[in-house]
Amino acid sequence: MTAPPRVLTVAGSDSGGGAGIQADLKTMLALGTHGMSVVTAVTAQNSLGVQGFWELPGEAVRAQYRSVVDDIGVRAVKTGMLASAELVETVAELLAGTDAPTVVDPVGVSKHGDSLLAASALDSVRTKLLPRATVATPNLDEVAQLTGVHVESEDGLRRAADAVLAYGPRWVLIKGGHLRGDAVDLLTDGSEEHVLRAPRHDNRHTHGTGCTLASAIAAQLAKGQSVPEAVAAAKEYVTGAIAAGFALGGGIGPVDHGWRLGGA
Ligand SMILES: Nc1ncnc2c1ncn2[C@@H]1O[C@H](COP(=O)(O)OP(=O)(O)O)[C@@H](O)[C@H]1O
Ligand SMILES: Cc1ncc(COP(=O)(O)O)c(N)n1
Repeated sequence: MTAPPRVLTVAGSDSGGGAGIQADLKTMLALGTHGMSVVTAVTAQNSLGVQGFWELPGEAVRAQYRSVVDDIGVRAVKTGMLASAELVETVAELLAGTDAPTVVDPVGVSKHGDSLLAASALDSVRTKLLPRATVATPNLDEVAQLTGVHVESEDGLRRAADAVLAYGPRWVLIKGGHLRGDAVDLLTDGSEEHVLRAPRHDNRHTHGTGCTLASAIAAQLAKGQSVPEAVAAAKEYVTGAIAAGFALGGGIGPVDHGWRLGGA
């Protein structure tokens, strides 16, 4: 049997299983790849919010990364919650040594409004991490945090993209998931532009959408697709997962990562 393409997520653990490392590994499996993980932080989290989080030391992040890369190797990398300036800088240094395509999801705040990144880390994200990205996937709150650009309608997506591209990612995917109307995202490298439009599903169970989209892009890149192909396939996957999102606990439930796999 040939091994499936290998994909690595560098992100935080979500004990509730809907976002972070858990969303990433489920997505990677659903898309036919072998998922591996470098845990940066452990959150105590459920459908109601983030009750607490604990960062791992930089040394533990470096050791996990070396274990995976030096033996198994990776075809694509995704980064998510990095928590602190120290961890952002550690991960940026590690990524400097790889030529695997890298999807950077600059996670700032959870769906419940709980902070997952120290304010003191924003500058390291701008200057150290974004320049390493093959694709950066900020939502509109992260665009505002990182660039000061506030977008309230589809017309502003291009302005947001330009502001993020100024920090050096090869491509940016601005996610318009927080707007009204269709779920419209804009992918651009500054010359090519792709608008990804999907119907908005009237489903409040959207915990983990951003993590799922970014890891799906990484999985498709690991399979050898181009960035526009990978993003289009990932958008289709996340849209189906949101349509199938389900209630769990008393708050915001997760998207259904297994929607294409069929139930038991
Ligand atoms: N209710 C929805 N229906 C369909 N697509 C959605 C919905 N909410 C978000 N999306 C899509 O999900 C993806 C993740 O976007 P978003 O929810 O903005 O990310 P984040 O989790 O980082 O806040 C984007 O492709 C966005 O357009
Ligand atoms: C560990 C971790 N990483 C990322 C998110 C963001 O996901 P969401 O925006 O859907 O809350 C999260 N809640 N937890």
